[in-house]
Amino acid sequence: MKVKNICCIGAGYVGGPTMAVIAQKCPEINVTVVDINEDRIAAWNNEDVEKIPVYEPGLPAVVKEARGKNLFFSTNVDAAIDAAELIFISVNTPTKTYGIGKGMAADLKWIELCARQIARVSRTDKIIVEKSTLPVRTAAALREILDNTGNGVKYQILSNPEFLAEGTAIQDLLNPDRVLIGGDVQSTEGQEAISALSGIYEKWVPKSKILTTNVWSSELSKLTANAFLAQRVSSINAMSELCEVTGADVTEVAKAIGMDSRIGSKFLNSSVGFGGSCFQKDILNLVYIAQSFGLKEVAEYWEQVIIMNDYQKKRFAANIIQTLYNTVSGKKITILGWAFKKDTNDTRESAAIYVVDHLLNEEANITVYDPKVQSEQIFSDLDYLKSRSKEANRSNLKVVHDPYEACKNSHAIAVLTEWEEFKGYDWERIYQNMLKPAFVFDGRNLLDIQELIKIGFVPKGVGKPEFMESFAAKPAMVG
Ligand SMILES: NC(=O)c1ccc[n+]([C@@H]2O[C@H](COP(=O)([O-])OP(=O)(O)OC[C@H]3O[C@@H](n4cnc5c(N)ncnc54)[C@H](O)[C@@H]3O)[C@@H](O)[C@H]2O)c1
Ligand SMILES: O=c1ccn([C@@H]2O[C@H](COP(=O)(O)OP(=O)(O)O[C@H]3O[C@H](CO)[C@@H](O)[C@H](O)[C@H]3O)[C@@H](O)[C@H]2O)c(=O)[nH]1
Repeated sequence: MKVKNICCIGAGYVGGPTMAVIAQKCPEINVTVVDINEDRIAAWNNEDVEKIPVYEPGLPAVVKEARGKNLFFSTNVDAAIDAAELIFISVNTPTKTYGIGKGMAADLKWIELCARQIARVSRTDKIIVEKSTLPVRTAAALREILDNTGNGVKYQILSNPEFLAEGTAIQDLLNPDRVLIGGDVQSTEGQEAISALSGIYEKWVPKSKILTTNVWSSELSKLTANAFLAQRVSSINAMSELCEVTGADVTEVAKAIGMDSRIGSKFLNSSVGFGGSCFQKDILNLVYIAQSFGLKEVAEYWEQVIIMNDYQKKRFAANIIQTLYNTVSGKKITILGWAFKKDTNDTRESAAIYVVDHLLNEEANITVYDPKVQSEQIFSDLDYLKSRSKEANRSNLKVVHDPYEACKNSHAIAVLTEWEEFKGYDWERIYQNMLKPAFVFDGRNLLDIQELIKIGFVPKGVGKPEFMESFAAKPAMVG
């Protein structure tokens, strides 16, 4: 089948960048990204490409090249479905906040709505591509909805999970480690659908990197990949606490183990805890699936990754309180970075939200600076937790657009996102304007601790020994 028109339902962090790259690489295909969120679509259509709703390095240039030629953003979902031979479903699949599976299972409400809309509107055969991250066997539910309309339209359902990471989305899309396509490999129609989708990626991805599996393997591989990645972060974070109490340095430990080619050096940065819209949601979903099949040990094994991550965030906040003489009440604490990682304006599940919530419970006065996150977003992240009134959040937290202003007169600074610009600040100037002792809690091990000490700061990294003690000073074995 020759694909001439693609529709993507969902103009979010995945749908937008992914379709922009497909449109750029396949100028002969019309790509229409649709969404029910009118503001979002309007932002994607903003004449100034720097004002599109997703901040992602390199994305404005790609959008500029394709938008209006073969890349379109629209709220007319029906028209785009009708015109397309291939439809990506890239809508949100957050953790359920109600009913059975609350707090664990993926909420597939939006996926089902898409399927019903496709079933209602379609008049010609279509390939439906699961781009959203979904529980294994979701394709079976989609098939049931689509095949029960009785209008004779034939559907092929493919799973094509997305592995891009925010902040590096364009590079990840242009040069993916692999593209995974799950489909009905047994039937001719299934194979045709797989090669139609593969043909799109082959425009820029080497065929050797395009992997075909059955649908269930593809769906489950996405959850597995995220579980393995998050597990590495929780594993190194577990070691960080052991480092702090023994005098080992987690960066040195990570380097030493990472040089073992079986372990590998990536994704071993100890931190204040992982955030983002995916890791927690996908692991909870995995745990829920394992539980529903009665696999208690499997579920408990993966749940520990989340438990460790929650602990790391709490531990970080508790360390600030303890270091500030067991009280932060009325003290100004400056937060550098609110996004869940650098180079994105996304704050979903950012560790900063939970650390600050904890500090606000202790009556701290918080000032936040983030180069890309809007103040309304910061307040709405805190309001969502419902820990206190909206008014209390606004009176105890200030968002400031100048980092030096943010740090002025503060008792402590906490670095919660690894934005590059933090490294280049005039830390001498920041020190002069802070209360002494000037504490810096580096939740990303981003800053040069030795430099900070030279200036006069009292810095604390994650998994960093507080002072180098002699080998003989403490007994090596405990108890
Ligand atoms: N964010 C990431 O880095 C990332 C990476 C890989 C996979 N994923 C997965 O991709 C999916 C989408 O993630 P996202 O971060 O882009 O989410 P998002 O919330 O940024 O975007 C989803 C969009 O879908 C729209 N939508 C929901 N229901 C709709 C409907 N019925 N019709 C039209 N539009 C609808 C929403 O309005 C929203 O704009 C999720 O399943 C996620 O787990 C995300
Ligand atoms: O060594 C590390 C690596 C990451 N993180 C943190 O882990 C979180 C997630 O980071 P990252 O994985 O880089 O970003 P995401 O955009 O969440 O991407 C993950 O989630 C996506 C959504 O499913 C997948 O597509 C990607 O492959 C997967 O990396 C962030 O808070 C990071 O700061 C660490 O603390 N230490």
